[in-house]
Amino acid sequence: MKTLTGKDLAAAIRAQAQAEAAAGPQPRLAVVVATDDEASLWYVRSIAKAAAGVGIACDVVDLGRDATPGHIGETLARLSADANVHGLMLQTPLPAGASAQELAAAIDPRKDVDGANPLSLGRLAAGLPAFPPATAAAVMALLDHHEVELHGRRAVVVGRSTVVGKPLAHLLLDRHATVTVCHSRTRDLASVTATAEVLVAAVGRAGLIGAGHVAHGAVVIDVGTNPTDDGGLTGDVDFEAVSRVAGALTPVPGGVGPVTTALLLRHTARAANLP
Ligand SMILES: NC(=O)C1=CN([C@@H]2O[C@H](COP(=O)(O)OP(=O)(O)OC[C@H]3O[C@@H](n4cnc5c(N)ncnc54)[C@H](OP(=O)(O)O)[C@@H]3O)[C@@H](O)[C@H]2O)C=CC1
Ligand SMILES: Nc1nc(=O)c2c([nH]1)NC[C@@H]1CN(c3ccc(C(=O)N[C@@H](CCC(=O)O)C(=O)O)cc3)C=[N+]21
Repeated sequence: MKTLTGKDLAAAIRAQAQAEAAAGPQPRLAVVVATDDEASLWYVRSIAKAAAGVGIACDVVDLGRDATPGHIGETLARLSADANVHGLMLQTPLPAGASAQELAAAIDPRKDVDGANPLSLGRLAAGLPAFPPATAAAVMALLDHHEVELHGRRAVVVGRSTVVGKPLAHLLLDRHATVTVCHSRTRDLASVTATAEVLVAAVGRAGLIGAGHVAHGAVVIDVGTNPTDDGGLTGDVDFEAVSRVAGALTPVPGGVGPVTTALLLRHTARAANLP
């Protein structure tokens, strides 16, 4: 079994982001936050730190956990219109009653470095240029980095969120994989996932994918980031059990996560260099 780590790839992508950032005006990323969710705030801090390391300015605009949809929408509209801001991201989760999908429509698609505006997803589905969500792009980057063949192969994605599952299905289809998307109403999940040559888990349930869900030799990408009791992080895949069946498997931490952050920065550098 091969462990598909993301750390080296993330470092290479950060180096590209740094080179692209140096080629034009200094890129600026604005991250709008309206939560006190610890995992989410950890991600924001790691984005800010990584941005500083590659010469990208990062503004964290924290509106507080009680921000109204109106205030969040106005903030996104203001930052979309601000010529000094090249990348704009709305962090989830949001306060009850606020819809990420509706609010993200206020993000200028040219600045939509996490592919959250419904227009970006539509353009992705139509095969037009758009920034994909960084997480979906990270899965593709990991598969390419480790030279996993997709053409004509059976891919199964578990999870149908707008952030991961749906955009990823389009990206895999573009690469000529035969794609099946599973979700919470899928009957007999294991019988579907066991048909996968490439299996992606993006659910948010620790250990959901066990050895019985995986075909011998399959390539398994674990997107899940679930907090453990001891303050650590674990994926959706039972690493121990699945590593005895799979041909290749990403670790959590150290797999998709670091690549996601790096790609968000590369998207921001590209947004700053758009003509
Ligand atoms: N490493 C990274 O860079 C990132 C990691 N993540 C992590 O990825 C995971 C998924 O995130 P996200 O897509 O935002 O999560 P969501 O909660 O938005 O979506 C979860 C999906 O999983 C499906 N699901 C839930 N339970 C089951 C089940 N028992 N069997 C099959 N499918 C199920 C849901 O189905 P239904 O639609 O029917 O409800 C839904 O489509 C989380 O752990 C998150 O923290 C997310 C973003 C970035
Ligand atoms: N609009 C939006 N887009 C997102 O992409 C998004 C979001 N909201 N909300 C929260 C989730 C979560 N997420 C992570 C990204 C990287 C790591 C990551 O790099 N984790 C490290 C380890 C972290 C640790 O050890 O604690 C790793 O996997 O190696 C984790 C989680 C992005 N998310």
